[in-house]
Amino acid sequence: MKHLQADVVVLGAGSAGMGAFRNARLHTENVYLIESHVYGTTCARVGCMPSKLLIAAAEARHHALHTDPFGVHLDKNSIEVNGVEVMNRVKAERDRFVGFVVSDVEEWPAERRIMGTAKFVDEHTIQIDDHTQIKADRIVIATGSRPITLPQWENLGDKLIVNDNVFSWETLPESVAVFGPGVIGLELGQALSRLGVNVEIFGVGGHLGGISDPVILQEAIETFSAEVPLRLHSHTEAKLNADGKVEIHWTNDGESGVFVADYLLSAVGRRPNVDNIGLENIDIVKDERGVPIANPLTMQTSIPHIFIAGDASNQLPLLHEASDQGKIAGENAGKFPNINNGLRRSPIGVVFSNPQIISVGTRFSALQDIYGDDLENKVAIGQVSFKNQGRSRVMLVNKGHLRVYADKKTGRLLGAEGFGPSLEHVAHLLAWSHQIGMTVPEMLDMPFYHPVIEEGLRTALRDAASKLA
Ligand SMILES: Cc1cc2nc3c(=O)[nH]c(=O)nc-3n(C[C@H](O)[C@H](O)[C@H](O)COP(=O)(O)OP(=O)(O)OC[C@H]3O[C@@H](n4cnc5c(N)ncnc54)[C@H](O)[C@@H]3O)c2cc1C
Ligand SMILES: NC(=O)c1ccc[n+]([C@@H]2O[C@H](COP(=O)([O-])OP(=O)(O)OC[C@H]3O[C@@H](n4cnc5c(N)ncnc54)[C@H](O)[C@@H]3O)[C@@H](O)[C@H]2O)c1
Repeated sequence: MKHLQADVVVLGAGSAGMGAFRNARLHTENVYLIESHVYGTTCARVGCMPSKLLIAAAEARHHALHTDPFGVHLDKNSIEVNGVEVMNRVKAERDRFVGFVVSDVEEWPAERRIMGTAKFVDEHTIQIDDHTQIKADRIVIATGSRPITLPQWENLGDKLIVNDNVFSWETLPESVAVFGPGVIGLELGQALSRLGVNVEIFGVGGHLGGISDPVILQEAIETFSAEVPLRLHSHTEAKLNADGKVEIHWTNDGESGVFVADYLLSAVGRRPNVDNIGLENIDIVKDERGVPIANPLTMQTSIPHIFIAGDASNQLPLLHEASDQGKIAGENAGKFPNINNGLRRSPIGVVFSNPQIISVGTRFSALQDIYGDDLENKVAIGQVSFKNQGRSRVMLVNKGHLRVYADKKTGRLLGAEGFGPSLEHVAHLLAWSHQIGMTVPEMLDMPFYHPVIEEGLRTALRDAASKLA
Protein backbone atom coordinates (compact mmCIF):
# COMPACT_ATOMS: atom_id res chain seq x y z
CA MET A 1 0.00 0.00 0.00
CA LYS A 2 1.28 3.42 -1.00
CA HIS A 3 0.85 6.22 1.59
CA LEU A 4 0.61 9.83 0.43
CA GLN A 5 -0.05 13.18 2.07
CA ALA A 6 -2.01 15.91 0.26
CA ASP A 7 -3.28 19.41 0.79
CA VAL A 8 -6.32 18.66 -1.40
CA VAL A 9 -7.78 15.45 -2.86
CA VAL A 10 -10.51 15.63 -5.52
CA LEU A 11 -12.71 12.52 -5.92
CA GLY A 12 -13.88 12.19 -9.54
CA ALA A 13 -12.41 13.61 -12.77
CA GLY A 14 -15.66 14.75 -14.43
CA SER A 15 -16.56 18.35 -15.28
CA ALA A 16 -16.87 19.31 -11.60
CA GLY A 17 -13.73 17.42 -10.51
CA MET A 18 -11.61 18.86 -13.32
CA GLY A 19 -12.72 22.37 -12.36
CA ALA A 20 -12.00 21.66 -8.70
CA PHE A 21 -8.53 20.23 -9.43
CA ARG A 22 -7.62 23.15 -11.75
CA ASN A 23 -8.72 25.76 -9.21
CA ALA A 24 -7.25 24.08 -6.13
CA ARG A 25 -3.88 23.99 -7.95
CA LEU A 26 -3.95 27.78 -8.19
CA HIS A 27 -3.35 27.75 -4.42
CA THR A 28 -1.17 24.66 -3.81
CA GLU A 29 0.75 22.17 -5.93
CA ASN A 30 -0.02 19.31 -3.55
CA VAL A 31 -3.37 18.23 -5.08
CA TYR A 32 -4.43 14.74 -6.24
CA LEU A 33 -7.23 13.86 -8.68
CA ILE A 34 -8.78 10.39 -8.35
CA GLU A 35 -10.83 8.74 -11.13
CA SER A 36 -12.47 5.32 -10.85
CA HIS A 37 -13.52 4.77 -14.46
CA VAL A 38 -12.26 6.73 -17.48
CA TYR A 39 -11.36 10.33 -18.27
CA GLY A 40 -13.60 12.28 -20.63
CA THR A 41 -16.60 13.27 -18.43
CA THR A 42 -20.20 12.12 -18.49
CA CYS A 43 -21.21 15.21 -20.49
CA ALA A 44 -18.87 14.53 -23.39
CA ARG A 45 -18.91 10.72 -23.28
CA VAL A 46 -22.52 9.67 -22.59
CA GLY A 47 -24.43 12.88 -21.83
CA CYS A 48 -24.85 16.34 -23.35
CA MET A 49 -22.81 15.86 -26.50
CA PRO A 50 -23.79 12.43 -27.89
CA SER A 51 -27.45 13.11 -27.07
CA LYS A 52 -27.36 16.34 -29.06
CA LEU A 53 -25.60 14.54 -31.93
CA LEU A 54 -28.39 11.94 -32.04
CA ILE A 55 -30.98 14.73 -31.94
CA ALA A 56 -29.24 16.49 -34.86
CA ALA A 57 -29.60 13.36 -37.03
CA ALA A 58 -33.26 13.06 -36.00
CA GLU A 59 -33.93 16.67 -36.96
CA ALA A 60 -32.39 16.09 -40.40
CA ARG A 61 -34.87 13.26 -41.14
CA HIS A 62 -37.78 15.19 -39.65
CA HIS A 63 -37.14 18.22 -41.87
CA ALA A 64 -36.80 16.02 -44.95
CA LEU A 65 -40.19 14.42 -44.19
CA HIS A 66 -42.00 17.74 -43.68
CA THR A 67 -41.25 19.90 -46.70
CA ASP A 68 -44.62 19.50 -48.48
CA PRO A 69 -46.40 22.51 -46.91
CA PHE A 70 -43.70 24.76 -48.41
CA GLY A 71 -44.43 23.40 -51.89
CA VAL A 72 -41.20 21.45 -51.88
CA HIS A 73 -41.84 17.79 -52.55
CA LEU A 74 -39.37 15.02 -51.83
CA ASP A 75 -39.89 11.37 -52.56
CA LYS A 76 -40.54 10.12 -49.02
CA ASN A 77 -39.52 6.60 -50.00
CA SER A 78 -36.09 7.87 -50.90
CA ILE A 79 -35.51 9.22 -47.39
CA GLU A 80 -33.56 6.44 -45.83
CA VAL A 81 -31.96 6.33 -42.41
CA ASN A 82 -28.72 4.39 -42.36
CA GLY A 83 -28.50 3.44 -38.69
CA VAL A 84 -24.84 2.49 -38.91
CA GLU A 85 -23.94 5.86 -40.42
CA VAL A 86 -26.08 7.71 -37.85
CA MET A 87 -24.32 5.96 -34.99
CA ASN A 88 -20.90 6.33 -36.63
CA ARG A 89 -21.29 10.11 -36.76
CA VAL A 90 -22.62 10.24 -33.18
CA LYS A 91 -19.63 8.22 -31.95
CA ALA A 92 -16.97 9.88 -34.13
CA GLU A 93 -17.99 13.42 -33.15
CA ARG A 94 -18.46 12.33 -29.54
CA ASP A 95 -14.95 10.85 -29.52
CA ARG A 96 -13.60 14.14 -30.85
CA PHE A 97 -15.16 16.02 -27.92
CA VAL A 98 -13.96 13.38 -25.46
CA GLY A 99 -10.47 13.63 -26.99
CA PHE A 100 -10.25 17.35 -26.14
CA VAL A 101 -11.23 16.65 -22.54
CA VAL A 102 -8.79 13.76 -22.20
CA SER A 103 -5.91 15.84 -23.55
CA ASP A 104 -6.70 18.56 -20.99
CA VAL A 105 -6.48 15.95 -18.22
CA GLU A 106 -3.29 14.47 -19.63
CA GLU A 107 -1.58 17.84 -19.52
CA TRP A 108 -1.67 17.59 -15.73
CA PRO A 109 1.29 15.78 -14.09
CA ALA A 110 0.76 11.99 -14.17
CA GLU A 111 1.92 11.62 -10.55
CA ARG A 112 -0.99 13.88 -9.49
CA ARG A 113 -3.61 11.64 -11.14
CA ILE A 114 -4.55 8.30 -9.60
CA MET A 115 -6.88 5.71 -11.13
CA GLY A 116 -9.09 3.78 -8.71
CA THR A 117 -12.25 3.96 -6.63
CA ALA A 118 -11.96 6.41 -3.74
CA LYS A 119 -13.63 5.94 -0.36
CA PHE A 120 -13.52 7.78 2.94
CA VAL A 121 -11.79 5.89 5.76
CA ASP A 122 -12.19 8.85 8.09
CA GLU A 123 -12.62 12.62 7.73
CA HIS A 124 -9.06 13.07 6.51
CA THR A 125 -8.21 9.69 4.92
CA ILE A 126 -9.08 8.50 1.42
CA GLN A 127 -8.53 4.87 0.40
CA ILE A 128 -8.11 4.17 -3.33
CA ASP A 129 -8.89 0.53 -4.21
CA ASP A 130 -6.37 -1.47 -2.19
CA HIS A 131 -3.28 0.29 -3.54
CA THR A 132 -3.12 3.83 -2.12
CA GLN A 133 -4.09 5.72 1.01
CA ILE A 134 -3.99 9.52 1.10
CA LYS A 135 -4.07 11.68 4.23
CA ALA A 136 -5.65 14.90 3.02
CA ASP A 137 -6.08 18.26 4.65
CA ARG A 138 -9.08 19.09 2.44
CA ILE A 139 -11.31 16.94 0.20
CA VAL A 140 -13.66 17.69 -2.73
CA ILE A 141 -16.36 15.12 -3.56
CA ALA A 142 -17.12 15.33 -7.32
CA THR A 143 -18.23 11.78 -8.03
CA GLY A 144 -21.16 12.62 -10.33
CA SER A 145 -24.34 10.55 -10.66
CA ARG A 146 -25.52 7.36 -12.32
CA PRO A 147 -28.77 6.30 -13.97
CA ILE A 148 -31.39 4.56 -11.85
CA THR A 149 -32.88 1.23 -12.95
CA LEU A 150 -35.70 -0.50 -11.09
CA PRO A 151 -35.41 -3.96 -9.45
CA GLN A 152 -38.41 -5.30 -11.41
CA TRP A 153 -36.41 -4.95 -14.64
CA GLU A 154 -33.48 -7.12 -13.53
CA ASN A 155 -34.82 -10.15 -15.43
CA LEU A 156 -34.49 -8.27 -18.73
CA GLY A 157 -30.73 -8.87 -18.87
CA ASP A 158 -29.00 -6.87 -21.62
CA LYS A 159 -32.38 -5.72 -22.99
CA LEU A 160 -32.48 -3.27 -20.08
CA ILE A 161 -30.40 -0.28 -21.11
CA VAL A 162 -29.51 3.24 -19.94
CA ASN A 163 -28.29 6.29 -21.84
CA ASP A 164 -24.67 5.04 -21.80
CA ASN A 165 -25.68 1.97 -23.85
CA VAL A 166 -27.46 4.00 -26.53
CA PHE A 167 -24.24 5.78 -27.44
CA SER A 168 -22.37 2.56 -28.05
CA TRP A 169 -24.94 1.07 -30.45
CA GLU A 170 -23.58 -0.13 -33.81
CA THR A 171 -26.88 0.70 -35.47
CA LEU A 172 -30.40 1.81 -34.56
CA PRO A 173 -32.83 -0.78 -33.17
CA GLU A 174 -36.36 -1.22 -34.47
CA SER A 175 -38.18 -0.40 -31.25
CA VAL A 176 -37.52 1.03 -27.78
CA ALA A 177 -39.75 1.39 -24.72
CA VAL A 178 -38.60 4.52 -22.89
CA PHE A 179 -39.35 4.62 -19.18
CA GLY A 180 -39.24 8.12 -17.72
CA PRO A 181 -40.62 11.13 -19.66
CA GLY A 182 -38.15 13.49 -17.97
CA VAL A 183 -35.36 15.36 -19.67
CA ILE A 184 -33.35 12.34 -20.83
CA GLY A 185 -36.36 10.19 -21.74
CA LEU A 186 -38.00 12.92 -23.81
CA GLU A 187 -34.81 13.97 -25.61
CA LEU A 188 -33.75 10.43 -26.49
CA GLY A 189 -37.26 9.05 -27.02
CA GLN A 190 -38.27 11.79 -29.45
CA ALA A 191 -34.94 11.64 -31.30
CA LEU A 192 -35.18 7.87 -31.77
CA SER A 193 -38.78 8.20 -32.89
CA ARG A 194 -37.83 10.90 -35.42
CA LEU A 195 -35.15 8.54 -36.73
CA GLY A 196 -37.87 5.99 -37.48
CA VAL A 197 -37.47 3.80 -34.38
CA ASN A 198 -40.81 2.64 -32.96
CA VAL A 199 -40.91 4.36 -29.55
CA GLU A 200 -43.44 4.52 -26.73
CA ILE A 201 -42.76 6.58 -23.59
CA PHE A 202 -44.03 5.47 -20.18
CA GLY A 203 -44.29 7.71 -17.14
CA VAL A 204 -45.93 7.98 -13.75
CA GLY A 205 -47.65 10.95 -12.12
CA GLY A 206 -48.36 12.86 -15.36
CA HIS A 207 -44.95 14.56 -15.55
CA LEU A 208 -43.23 15.58 -18.78
CA GLY A 209 -39.82 17.12 -19.45
CA GLY A 210 -39.56 18.58 -15.94
CA ILE A 211 -42.35 21.14 -16.63
CA SER A 212 -43.96 22.45 -13.43
CA ASP A 213 -46.41 25.04 -14.85
CA PRO A 214 -49.76 23.24 -15.39
CA VAL A 215 -50.76 25.44 -18.35
CA ILE A 216 -47.48 24.70 -20.15
CA LEU A 217 -47.60 21.03 -19.15
CA GLN A 218 -51.08 20.47 -20.58
CA GLU A 219 -50.23 22.01 -23.93
CA ALA A 220 -46.86 20.25 -24.10
CA ILE A 221 -48.52 16.88 -23.47
CA GLU A 222 -50.92 17.53 -26.36
CA THR A 223 -48.08 18.58 -28.65
CA PHE A 224 -45.61 15.79 -27.90
CA SER A 225 -48.23 13.03 -27.72
CA ALA A 226 -49.32 13.87 -31.28
CA GLU A 227 -45.89 12.57 -32.30
CA VAL A 228 -44.90 9.84 -29.81
CA PRO A 229 -47.28 7.77 -27.67
CA LEU A 230 -46.96 9.17 -24.14
CA ARG A 231 -48.44 7.03 -21.36
CA LEU A 232 -47.88 9.37 -18.45
CA HIS A 233 -49.98 7.60 -15.79
CA SER A 234 -48.91 4.09 -16.60
CA HIS A 235 -48.91 0.85 -14.66
CA THR A 236 -46.63 -1.58 -16.41
CA GLU A 237 -45.17 -5.04 -16.28
CA ALA A 238 -42.13 -5.83 -18.38
CA LYS A 239 -40.88 -9.30 -19.27
CA LEU A 240 -38.83 -11.05 -21.93
CA ASN A 241 -40.91 -12.96 -24.49
CA ALA A 242 -40.01 -16.14 -26.38
CA ASP A 243 -38.30 -14.08 -29.13
CA GLY A 244 -36.03 -12.43 -26.59
CA LYS A 245 -37.88 -9.10 -26.94
CA VAL A 246 -39.16 -6.93 -24.11
CA GLU A 247 -42.92 -7.18 -23.71
CA ILE A 248 -44.53 -4.27 -21.84
CA HIS A 249 -48.07 -4.90 -20.59
CA TRP A 250 -49.47 -1.51 -19.71
CA THR A 251 -52.60 0.23 -18.46
CA ASN A 252 -52.96 3.99 -18.61
CA ASP A 253 -55.99 6.19 -17.94
CA GLY A 254 -58.44 3.34 -18.54
CA GLU A 255 -56.68 2.04 -21.64
CA SER A 256 -54.46 -0.99 -21.85
CA GLY A 257 -52.13 -2.61 -24.33
CA VAL A 258 -48.91 -4.48 -25.01
CA PHE A 259 -45.80 -2.92 -26.51
CA VAL A 260 -43.05 -5.20 -27.77
CA ALA A 261 -39.63 -3.59 -27.99
CA ASP A 262 -36.00 -4.47 -28.63
CA TYR A 263 -34.98 -2.59 -25.48
CA LEU A 264 -36.33 -1.02 -22.31
CA LEU A 265 -34.47 2.29 -21.87
CA SER A 266 -34.50 3.35 -18.24
CA ALA A 267 -34.58 7.15 -17.88
CA VAL A 268 -36.36 7.32 -14.52
CA GLY A 269 -33.79 9.65 -12.95
CA ARG A 270 -30.20 9.69 -11.73
CA ARG A 271 -28.70 8.96 -8.31
CA PRO A 272 -25.76 10.97 -6.94
CA ASN A 273 -22.67 8.75 -6.45
CA VAL A 274 -22.44 9.33 -2.72
CA ASP A 275 -23.91 6.05 -1.45
CA ASN A 276 -20.71 4.13 -2.23
CA ILE A 277 -17.88 6.41 -1.09
CA GLY A 278 -17.67 5.50 2.61
CA LEU A 279 -19.76 8.39 3.95
CA GLU A 280 -20.82 6.04 6.76
CA ASN A 281 -17.27 6.46 8.10
CA ILE A 282 -17.61 10.22 8.56
CA ASP A 283 -20.09 12.29 10.53
CA ILE A 284 -21.44 14.46 7.69
CA VAL A 285 -24.95 15.99 7.61
CA LYS A 286 -27.02 14.55 4.74
CA ASP A 287 -30.44 15.24 3.21
CA GLU A 288 -33.25 12.67 2.93
CA ARG A 289 -31.59 11.16 -0.17
CA GLY A 290 -28.30 10.66 1.70
CA VAL A 291 -26.56 13.52 -0.13
CA PRO A 292 -24.24 15.74 1.96
CA ILE A 293 -25.84 19.14 2.46
CA ALA A 294 -23.65 21.97 1.19
CA ASN A 295 -23.80 25.75 1.19
CA PRO A 296 -24.56 26.58 -2.49
CA LEU A 297 -22.33 29.67 -2.39
CA THR A 298 -19.22 27.93 -0.95
CA MET A 299 -19.97 24.24 -1.66
CA GLN A 300 -18.79 23.56 1.93
CA THR A 301 -20.44 20.64 3.72
CA SER A 302 -21.10 20.33 7.45
CA ILE A 303 -17.47 19.15 7.83
CA PRO A 304 -15.61 22.40 7.12
CA HIS A 305 -12.69 20.89 5.16
CA ILE A 306 -14.95 18.73 2.92
CA PHE A 307 -16.54 20.28 -0.17
CA ILE A 308 -18.89 18.80 -2.78
CA ALA A 309 -19.58 19.76 -6.43
CA GLY A 310 -21.48 18.72 -9.57
CA ASP A 311 -24.17 16.04 -9.83
CA ALA A 312 -22.88 14.52 -6.56
CA SER A 313 -24.24 17.59 -4.73
CA ASN A 314 -27.71 17.03 -6.25
CA GLN A 315 -28.22 20.79 -6.40
CA LEU A 316 -28.72 21.42 -10.15
CA PRO A 317 -27.49 18.46 -12.20
CA LEU A 318 -26.40 20.41 -15.29
CA LEU A 319 -23.08 20.83 -17.01
CA HIS A 320 -22.51 24.56 -16.43
CA GLU A 321 -23.56 24.13 -12.80
CA ALA A 322 -21.04 21.30 -12.37
CA SER A 323 -18.28 23.53 -13.76
CA ASP A 324 -19.27 26.47 -11.54
CA GLN A 325 -19.57 24.32 -8.44
CA GLY A 326 -16.25 22.61 -9.19
CA LYS A 327 -14.53 25.96 -9.50
CA ILE A 328 -16.00 27.21 -6.22
CA ALA A 329 -15.25 23.97 -4.33
CA GLY A 330 -11.70 23.73 -5.71
CA GLU A 331 -10.85 27.33 -5.00
CA ASN A 332 -12.18 27.10 -1.44
CA ALA A 333 -10.44 23.78 -0.79
CA GLY A 334 -7.23 25.27 -2.18
CA LYS A 335 -7.20 28.29 0.10
CA PHE A 336 -9.01 26.78 3.11
CA PRO A 337 -9.62 27.99 5.86
CA ASN A 338 -10.07 31.29 3.97
CA ILE A 339 -13.14 30.56 1.91
CA ASN A 340 -15.34 32.84 -0.17
CA ASN A 341 -18.75 32.82 -1.77
CA GLY A 342 -18.54 31.97 -5.47
CA LEU A 343 -20.67 33.17 -8.36
CA ARG A 344 -23.99 31.36 -8.74
CA ARG A 345 -25.88 32.30 -11.85
CA SER A 346 -29.61 32.54 -12.48
CA PRO A 347 -31.07 29.07 -13.01
CA ILE A 348 -31.61 28.15 -16.65
CA GLY A 349 -32.77 24.84 -18.13
CA VAL A 350 -33.21 23.78 -21.77
CA VAL A 351 -34.60 20.43 -22.89
CA PHE A 352 -33.44 19.79 -26.45
CA SER A 353 -36.72 18.26 -27.54
CA ASN A 354 -38.54 19.78 -30.48
CA PRO A 355 -40.17 22.12 -29.54
CA GLN A 356 -37.62 22.92 -26.84
CA ILE A 357 -38.73 23.16 -23.21
CA ILE A 358 -37.22 25.91 -21.07
CA SER A 359 -37.23 27.15 -17.50
CA VAL A 360 -35.57 30.23 -16.06
CA GLY A 361 -35.25 31.67 -12.56
CA THR A 362 -37.98 30.63 -10.11
CA ARG A 363 -40.15 27.91 -11.56
CA PHE A 364 -43.94 27.91 -11.24
CA SER A 365 -43.95 25.14 -8.61
CA ALA A 366 -41.49 27.11 -6.46
CA LEU A 367 -43.65 30.25 -6.78
CA GLN A 368 -46.61 28.18 -5.57
CA ASP A 369 -44.53 27.03 -2.59
CA ILE A 370 -43.58 30.63 -1.80
CA TYR A 371 -46.94 32.37 -2.31
CA GLY A 372 -49.51 29.59 -1.96
CA ASP A 373 -53.07 30.94 -2.40
CA ASP A 374 -51.71 34.49 -2.66
CA LEU A 375 -49.89 33.74 -5.95
CA GLU A 376 -52.44 35.56 -8.11
CA ASN A 377 -52.12 38.73 -6.02
CA LYS A 378 -48.35 38.70 -5.94
CA VAL A 379 -47.29 37.43 -9.36
CA ALA A 380 -48.15 38.86 -12.79
CA ILE A 381 -48.18 36.08 -15.37
CA GLY A 382 -47.72 37.12 -18.98
CA GLN A 383 -48.12 34.60 -21.75
CA VAL A 384 -47.86 33.97 -25.44
CA SER A 385 -48.93 31.10 -27.65
CA PHE A 386 -46.63 30.39 -30.57
CA LYS A 387 -49.55 29.15 -32.72
CA ASN A 388 -49.95 32.54 -34.42
CA GLN A 389 -46.55 34.03 -33.70
CA GLY A 390 -45.32 35.57 -36.96
CA ARG A 391 -41.84 34.12 -37.48
CA SER A 392 -42.87 30.77 -36.01
CA ARG A 393 -45.66 30.48 -38.61
CA VAL A 394 -43.29 31.53 -41.41
CA MET A 395 -40.96 28.68 -40.44
CA LEU A 396 -43.85 26.28 -39.72
CA VAL A 397 -42.61 25.75 -36.18
CA ASN A 398 -45.62 27.44 -34.60
CA LYS A 399 -46.12 25.16 -31.62
CA GLY A 400 -45.63 26.17 -28.03
CA HIS A 401 -46.54 28.41 -25.16
CA LEU A 402 -44.43 30.64 -22.91
CA ARG A 403 -45.35 32.08 -19.51
CA VAL A 404 -43.24 34.73 -17.76
CA TYR A 405 -43.63 35.48 -14.06
CA ALA A 406 -43.04 38.95 -12.59
CA ASP A 407 -43.36 40.47 -9.14
CA LYS A 408 -46.61 42.50 -9.34
CA LYS A 409 -45.33 45.25 -7.08
CA THR A 410 -41.79 45.82 -8.36
CA GLY A 411 -42.20 44.52 -11.90
CA ARG A 412 -39.07 42.42 -11.50
CA LEU A 413 -38.79 39.27 -13.58
CA LEU A 414 -39.10 36.24 -11.29
CA GLY A 415 -38.89 33.41 -13.81
CA ALA A 416 -40.42 31.69 -16.82
CA GLU A 417 -41.45 28.31 -18.14
CA GLY A 418 -42.43 27.34 -21.62
CA PHE A 419 -41.93 25.29 -24.72
CA GLY A 420 -41.59 26.46 -28.26
CA PRO A 421 -39.38 26.91 -31.30
CA SER A 422 -35.65 27.47 -30.62
CA LEU A 423 -36.47 28.70 -27.13
CA GLU A 424 -32.87 28.04 -26.03
CA HIS A 425 -32.18 31.61 -27.23
CA VAL A 426 -35.20 33.13 -25.49
CA ALA A 427 -34.13 31.26 -22.32
CA HIS A 428 -30.78 33.04 -22.41
CA LEU A 429 -32.38 36.48 -22.83
CA LEU A 430 -34.64 35.71 -19.88
CA ALA A 431 -31.81 34.31 -17.72
CA TRP A 432 -29.54 37.28 -18.40
CA SER A 433 -32.39 39.70 -17.59
CA HIS A 434 -33.18 37.72 -14.45
CA GLN A 435 -29.58 37.70 -13.27
CA ILE A 436 -29.18 41.47 -13.57
CA GLY A 437 -32.53 42.00 -11.85
CA MET A 438 -34.40 43.66 -14.72
CA THR A 439 -38.05 44.61 -14.47
CA VAL A 440 -40.53 43.73 -17.20
CA PRO A 441 -40.79 47.41 -18.36
CA GLU A 442 -36.96 47.54 -18.56
CA MET A 443 -36.94 44.36 -20.66
CA LEU A 444 -39.54 45.91 -22.96
CA ASP A 445 -37.18 48.88 -23.47
CA MET A 446 -34.70 46.50 -25.12
CA PRO A 447 -34.58 46.16 -28.95
CA PHE A 448 -36.62 43.45 -30.68
CA TYR A 449 -35.94 42.83 -34.38
CA HIS A 450 -38.68 41.90 -36.86
CA PRO A 451 -39.65 39.23 -37.73
CA VAL A 452 -38.09 37.01 -35.04
CA ILE A 453 -39.26 34.42 -32.52
CA GLU A 454 -38.15 36.81 -29.75
CA GLU A 455 -41.17 38.96 -30.65
CA GLY A 456 -43.16 36.18 -28.96
CA LEU A 457 -41.25 36.92 -25.77
CA ARG A 458 -42.20 40.60 -26.17
CA THR A 459 -45.88 39.64 -26.40
CA ALA A 460 -45.60 37.68 -23.14
CA LEU A 461 -43.75 40.58 -21.47
CA ARG A 462 -46.39 43.09 -22.64
CA ASP A 463 -49.07 40.82 -21.22
CA ALA A 464 -47.20 40.68 -17.88
CA ALA A 465 -46.67 44.47 -17.92
CA SER A 466 -50.44 45.01 -18.29
CA LYS A 467 -50.96 43.07 -15.05
CA LEU A 468 -48.41 44.87 -12.87
CA ALA A 469 -49.73 46.80 -9.87
C1 LIG B 1 -27.98 11.72 -21.50
C2 LIG B 1 -27.60 12.98 -20.76
C3 LIG B 1 -27.72 14.19 -21.41
C4 LIG B 1 -27.35 15.35 -20.75
N1 LIG B 1 -27.49 16.54 -21.42
C5 LIG B 1 -27.16 17.69 -20.81
C6 LIG B 1 -27.27 18.93 -21.50
O1 LIG B 1 -27.66 18.98 -22.67
N2 LIG B 1 -26.93 20.06 -20.84
C7 LIG B 1 -26.50 20.05 -19.55
O2 LIG B 1 -26.21 21.11 -18.98
N3 LIG B 1 -26.38 18.88 -18.86
C8 LIG B 1 -26.69 17.72 -19.47
N4 LIG B 1 -26.56 16.53 -18.80
C9 LIG B 1 -26.08 16.56 -17.40
C10 LIG B 1 -24.54 16.70 -17.33
O3 LIG B 1 -23.97 15.71 -18.16
C11 LIG B 1 -24.08 16.50 -15.88
O4 LIG B 1 -24.74 17.43 -15.05
C12 LIG B 1 -22.58 16.70 -15.73
O5 LIG B 1 -21.90 15.89 -16.64
C13 LIG B 1 -22.15 16.34 -14.29
O6 LIG B 1 -20.75 16.48 -14.16
P1 LIG B 1 -20.02 15.87 -12.86
O7 LIG B 1 -18.59 16.30 -12.93
O8 LIG B 1 -20.79 16.16 -11.65
O9 LIG B 1 -20.11 14.29 -13.08
P2 LIG B 1 -19.29 13.31 -14.06
O10 LIG B 1 -18.88 13.97 -15.32
O11 LIG B 1 -20.11 12.08 -14.13
O12 LIG B 1 -17.96 13.02 -13.24
C14 LIG B 1 -17.91 12.21 -12.09
C15 LIG B 1 -16.67 11.36 -12.18
O13 LIG B 1 -16.45 10.75 -10.91
C16 LIG B 1 -15.99 9.42 -11.13
N5 LIG B 1 -16.25 8.69 -9.88
C17 LIG B 1 -17.43 8.26 -9.39
N6 LIG B 1 -17.26 7.66 -8.20
C18 LIG B 1 -15.92 7.72 -7.93
C19 LIG B 1 -15.12 7.26 -6.84
N7 LIG B 1 -15.66 6.66 -5.78
N8 LIG B 1 -13.80 7.50 -6.90
C20 LIG B 1 -13.23 8.13 -7.96
N9 LIG B 1 -13.95 8.57 -9.01
C21 LIG B 1 -15.28 8.37 -8.99
C22 LIG B 1 -16.81 8.96 -12.32
O14 LIG B 1 -16.20 7.85 -12.96
C23 LIG B 1 -16.81 10.22 -13.19
O15 LIG B 1 -15.73 10.25 -14.09
C24 LIG B 1 -26.86 15.33 -19.42
C25 LIG B 1 -26.72 14.10 -18.78
C26 LIG B 1 -27.07 12.94 -19.44
C27 LIG B 1 -26.88 11.62 -18.74
N1 LIG C 1 -30.91 19.24 -21.79
C1 LIG C 1 -30.40 19.11 -20.59
O1 LIG C 1 -29.98 20.06 -19.95
C2 LIG C 1 -30.31 17.76 -19.97
C3 LIG C 1 -30.46 16.63 -20.74
C4 LIG C 1 -30.42 15.38 -20.12
C5 LIG C 1 -30.21 15.31 -18.75
N2 LIG C 1 -30.06 16.44 -18.03
C6 LIG C 1 -29.89 16.37 -16.55
O2 LIG C 1 -29.97 15.03 -16.10
C7 LIG C 1 -30.91 14.96 -15.03
C8 LIG C 1 -31.52 13.60 -14.98
O3 LIG C 1 -32.42 13.42 -16.09
P1 LIG C 1 -33.51 12.28 -16.07
O4 LIG C 1 -34.34 12.44 -17.28
O5 LIG C 1 -32.84 10.98 -15.78
O6 LIG C 1 -34.32 12.60 -14.77
P2 LIG C 1 -35.67 13.44 -14.56
O7 LIG C 1 -35.84 13.55 -13.10
O8 LIG C 1 -35.68 14.66 -15.41
O9 LIG C 1 -36.81 12.50 -15.17
C9 LIG C 1 -37.16 11.27 -14.64
C10 LIG C 1 -38.58 11.00 -15.06
O10 LIG C 1 -38.88 9.64 -14.76
C11 LIG C 1 -40.19 9.58 -14.24
N3 LIG C 1 -40.30 8.33 -13.48
C12 LIG C 1 -39.90 8.08 -12.22
N4 LIG C 1 -40.16 6.79 -11.89
C13 LIG C 1 -40.72 6.21 -12.99
C14 LIG C 1 -41.19 4.91 -13.30
N5 LIG C 1 -41.16 3.92 -12.40
N6 LIG C 1 -41.71 4.68 -14.52
C15 LIG C 1 -41.75 5.66 -15.45
N7 LIG C 1 -41.30 6.91 -15.21
C16 LIG C 1 -40.80 7.19 -14.00
C17 LIG C 1 -40.33 10.85 -13.42
O11 LIG C 1 -41.68 11.18 -13.19
C18 LIG C 1 -39.62 11.85 -14.34
O12 LIG C 1 -40.52 12.39 -15.26
C19 LIG C 1 -31.90 16.08 -15.34
O13 LIG C 1 -32.54 16.53 -14.17
C20 LIG C 1 -31.02 17.14 -15.92
O14 LIG C 1 -30.54 17.96 -14.88
C21 LIG C 1 -30.12 17.66 -18.62
